[in-house]
Amino acid sequence: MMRSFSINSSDSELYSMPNDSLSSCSSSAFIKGLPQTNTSSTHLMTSIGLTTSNNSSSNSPMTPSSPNLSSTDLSSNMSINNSTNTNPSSSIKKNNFYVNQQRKAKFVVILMGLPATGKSTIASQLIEYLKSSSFYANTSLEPPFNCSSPFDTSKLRYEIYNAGNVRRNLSHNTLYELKNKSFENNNNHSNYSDVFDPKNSLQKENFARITLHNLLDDIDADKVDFAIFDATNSTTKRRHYVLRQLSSYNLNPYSNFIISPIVLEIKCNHPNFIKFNIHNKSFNKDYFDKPYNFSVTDFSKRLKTYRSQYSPFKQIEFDSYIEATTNVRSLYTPPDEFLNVYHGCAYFSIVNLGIENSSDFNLKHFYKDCPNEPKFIVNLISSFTKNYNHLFGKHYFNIVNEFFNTNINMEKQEKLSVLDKIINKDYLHSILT
Ligand SMILES: Nc1ncnc2c1ncn2[C@@H]1O[C@H](COP(=O)(O)OP(=O)(O)O)[C@@H](O)[C@H]1O
Ligand SMILES: O=P(O)(O)OC[C@H]1O[C@@](CO)(OP(=O)(O)O)[C@@H](O)[C@@H]1O
Repeated sequence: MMRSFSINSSDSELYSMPNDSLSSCSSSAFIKGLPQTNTSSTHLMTSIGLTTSNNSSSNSPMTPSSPNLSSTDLSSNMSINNSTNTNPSSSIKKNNFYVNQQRKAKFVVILMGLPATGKSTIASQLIEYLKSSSFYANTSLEPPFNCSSPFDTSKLRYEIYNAGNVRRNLSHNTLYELKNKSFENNNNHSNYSDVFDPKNSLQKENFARITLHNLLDDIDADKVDFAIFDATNSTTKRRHYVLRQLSSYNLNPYSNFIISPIVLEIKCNHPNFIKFNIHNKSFNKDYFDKPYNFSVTDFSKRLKTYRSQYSPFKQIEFDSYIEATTNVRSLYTPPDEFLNVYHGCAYFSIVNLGIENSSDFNLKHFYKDCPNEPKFIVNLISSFTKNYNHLFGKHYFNIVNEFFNTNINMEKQEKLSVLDKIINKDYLHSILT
């Protein structure tokens, strides 16, 4: 039997506010993940206030405006082959609710941060850090806690799911062709970044949803243990959507694993870091065939748009998630009868490569009965963020200094003057305030 996660959702699902309860929202992933013949599951949905909807894609705010990206294409990207799990033998029936008792832990890091703050770079570094079992032996750092744990992080399977790559792949033959056409014919670059125009935000949301559901597909198929969702996730609405998808996954009795979400916010507001990062972005896949001047101008425009919409992570988002997930549990009488479907969740940040101390706003929560492995992994991520400056930040700092201060040949001088002209004082002021 195939089950599929739907990415089509109603306005209320996409845009409801963070402090609403999971128990009062509809989640299409949760609903569609359940076999319709399973009356006990239907009972569960009713009991926690979830109602089945015949979700029509035409009503969805996420309906793609590009004819090349239909809702059918989108849902086919997210089907999960669940043939082995329609009647899990390891499940028990409680309160008319089947729960697989042996669901193992999985981890999803939800990156957030403006473009070019270093999210993709830091995602790779985090994996490098976690994989490296002999890490502390090669540094002068004191392990923050007992590392002689039974969990060998070098054996975990890691994967980064980058929404930008999904966008580039899916729009390769459609949007980009159109834009390149206008570029060639009119020598007019102004439409190139249309997907970042707020009026096209639904397209962008679709790419992010496809990315997230690819990630969930891989987790449920046991292809990955530690997944990083690499997107800006720069609005509260987006993060709310992502967290609820993960929560719905956990709540679905037919899901194979329990996911712990970990939000990792990356902030970078030092002018030289911003300039250097934009310079490097101007050579990425979006701009490989574009002149330097165009690439920097276009990317700086994109960054400014993102900045105007960015909402930093607030503790209320975390608290609402905990409250909502705890509420679900309390719907069961007595509450302890409800088997644990959440392990833990956390929020960490890295500000200016760890030069600025961001540890005062670190959040961790472990649910009752959380096993040791999720605690261990979350603590390891915490130690990565706390020690980031020593681990990777200093090295990057030296590279940036070198870039601005040495080897000034003609070509580099030209690029620096373009950079200075575009990323000027006024521009920096507009994105830093
Ligand atoms: N922490 C970092 N360490 C090393 N290089 C970095 C770091 N942050 C950013 N950079 C540089 O800036 C560029 C853009 O960073 P990237 O990780 O792609 O940002 P994002 O994923 O947030 O858009 C990278 O290509 C890299 O050259
Ligand atoms: O949907 P959001 O969260 O904005 O994130 C995805 C977008 O982030 C960007 C921001 O520039 O990432 P990336 O640099 O990794 O390619 C875009 O490419 C991508 O479309």
